[in-house]
Amino acid sequence: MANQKENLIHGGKKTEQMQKLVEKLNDYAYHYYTLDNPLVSDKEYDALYEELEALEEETGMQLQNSPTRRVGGEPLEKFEPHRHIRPLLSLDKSKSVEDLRDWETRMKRILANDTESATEPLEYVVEYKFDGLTLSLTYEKGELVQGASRGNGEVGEGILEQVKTIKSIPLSIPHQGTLEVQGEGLMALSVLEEYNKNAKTPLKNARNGAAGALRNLDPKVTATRNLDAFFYHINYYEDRGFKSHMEMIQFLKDQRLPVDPHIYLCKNMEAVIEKIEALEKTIKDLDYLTDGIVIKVNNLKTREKLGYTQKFPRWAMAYKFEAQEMTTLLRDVIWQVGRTGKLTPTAILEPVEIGGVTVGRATLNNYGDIQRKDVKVGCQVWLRRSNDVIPEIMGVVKESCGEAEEIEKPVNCPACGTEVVEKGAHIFCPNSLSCKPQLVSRISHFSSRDAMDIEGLSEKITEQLHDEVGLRGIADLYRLEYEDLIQLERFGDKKTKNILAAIEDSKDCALSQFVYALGIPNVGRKTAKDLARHYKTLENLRKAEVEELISLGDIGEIVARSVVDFFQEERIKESIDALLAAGVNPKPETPPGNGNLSGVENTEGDKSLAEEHPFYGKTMVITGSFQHFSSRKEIQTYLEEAGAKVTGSVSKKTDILIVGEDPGSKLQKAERLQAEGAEIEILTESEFIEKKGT
Ligand SMILES: NC(=O)c1ccc[n+]([C@@H]2O[C@H](COP(=O)([O-])OP(=O)(O)OC[C@H]3O[C@@H](n4cnc5c(N)ncnc54)[C@H](O)[C@@H]3O)[C@@H](O)[C@H]2O)c1
Ligand SMILES: [Zn+2]
Repeated sequence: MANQKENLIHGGKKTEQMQKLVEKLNDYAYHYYTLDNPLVSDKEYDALYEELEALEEETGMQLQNSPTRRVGGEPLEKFEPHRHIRPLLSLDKSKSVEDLRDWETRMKRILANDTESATEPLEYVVEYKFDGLTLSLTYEKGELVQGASRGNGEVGEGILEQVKTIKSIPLSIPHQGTLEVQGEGLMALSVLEEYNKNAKTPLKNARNGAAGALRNLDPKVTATRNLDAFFYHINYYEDRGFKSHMEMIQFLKDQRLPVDPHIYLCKNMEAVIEKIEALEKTIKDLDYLTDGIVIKVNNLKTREKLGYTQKFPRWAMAYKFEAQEMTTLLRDVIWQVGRTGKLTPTAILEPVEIGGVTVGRATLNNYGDIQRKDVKVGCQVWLRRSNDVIPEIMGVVKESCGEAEEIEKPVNCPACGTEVVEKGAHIFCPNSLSCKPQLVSRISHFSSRDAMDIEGLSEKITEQLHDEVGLRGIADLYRLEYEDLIQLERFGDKKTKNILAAIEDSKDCALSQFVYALGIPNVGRKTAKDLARHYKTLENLRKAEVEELISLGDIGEIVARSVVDFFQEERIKESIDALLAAGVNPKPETPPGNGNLSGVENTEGDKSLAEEHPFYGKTMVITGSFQHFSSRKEIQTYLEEAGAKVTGSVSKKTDILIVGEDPGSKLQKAERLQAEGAEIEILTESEFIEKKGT
């Protein structure tokens, strides 16, 4: 008795739960199918749907209006209804290889009763599951007479004029009998991207882009979206049947209907699984949105025997990929300052999982982007993570915004408070020298290996120096004293001395190193070298003019302007003067002396001579300390000018290793590789001097 009562109570609770789920799902489905404007991501919808399915299974009950009984959504009355010759159904779904094997077992069980097919192995066709709008085309006497959406599966919307704007769909075909074919109307991802660049209201994704365009009353609007379509099924074919799916596909091709080239016949389930694994890796290369793979039994007679449930065929299965889209709450927007001073709006999100990764931040490009997408703090936003790029906010769920807060355009730099300036679509903090994030990234560039090569000066330490020692400009580095550093957290005597020594050593640098270290916009290592080589001294370079720079050959107008503007900026002038006053002494490229590394200079502009150089094109490593050269850097600079590539570690790709005194592990590694058959030449300092000649 007690048990029965409990059951009733529970049963009541479960019905209530089911009712709530049904209502919610139906509301979501209405926004998705009928309005082409979903409120939640597919992943969220599917999770609720699965919850409902489980409850239905548990209770053995299915509510009258349950979405598990129905296909799609109701057709819109504004379109002329089209009754499909045979109903268009949905697809059963699987998420794992085990699901697929279970499906095969279920089919085999059904077929076991049938003597003809019981012994035959099941052969499958594997296709992409493109995500757009289901399309049904009707041809009569060779003419396209109707184009329709799937609607509720029985009745769709007549959208012939809209369908006709898809250029790849033939208006007439060779076949004369009545024919109804199915496919997917699609918006290519490249078209979506292009469209969104100029659209007043950007589209959230390619699926809604295609569905919204095809179900727009005005075919002119449809035409502007530049849609495509692929066809994959014949629903009705007068007078004749096909034996297999592949035959059907061939017929579609013969009629010149667009067919996706990636359709594969697989001899068994193992082959299907292998194919899926291969295809999953290629989706990032496709220009169409896919949400999975469809696997179908190839033999059409077998299909008939397997039949249909009320919602989908038993002979087909969708294999869903990890979702790339989610909706989540936008909690805040912060403006981050980059190395160039650019302020980038970064969205702080209620963390969500997309494709196995938890995402808590996303980019919003710029202020214009925020306005066009109508993003506000407190809204649910659409988040997309495609492949490995930074997650992006595609738009908002308008219905969720309520009291949401406008995002304001910053007036002052969030890091240093300086008034910002606008350049085109972007906002910048002009305080390039002492704004903390700019200073930190500037110093980390300044001290990097190819620049001033100050070892040990990490970003973290630079931040400490900014916060605790009051470092406000690059030149301040050269004023640091033992007492400043030793008081910092995790600093001991040795570390302090090492960093101070590295800073001191960097004063003695090559002009090209210094020019590169300054971080002039658009000036990389190569240009820095070209400039240093041509101008010889910093004083000359600081006076350079645009025309003169362009006349050097390798330098274009943008770079030339950028160099001239840089040296003219008042703050930069002060900063460079401060560096020179602190003792930084950039030397001309070709220092005379024992090592005498000049000589390559002559080859400038004369390629054949450069190519004859013994180190031209070689991959080289330098290790140990040297007697005839001031530093390894000096040798490196020489080698690079001779056309060699100098790397930091020995590998099979290394051609030559130059060893000084106390060479260490690099020599051991080179010797081991030699023993294994690698052709690495090992040169001592004197052998190197001899080989390079004068
Ligand atoms: N986000 C939401 O609010 C919301 C609401 C309702 C439904 N949905 C989503 O819609 C899906 C539900 O199902 P459905 O029935 O509309 O579609 P489905 O996922 O069951 O797939 C059936 C459709 O797949 C398409 N398809 C693409 N390539 C195909 C191929 N090679 N062979 C056969 N068909 C192919 C066809 O158009 C077909 O109609 C779910 O994934 C669900 O997440 C989302
Ligand atoms: Zn700033």
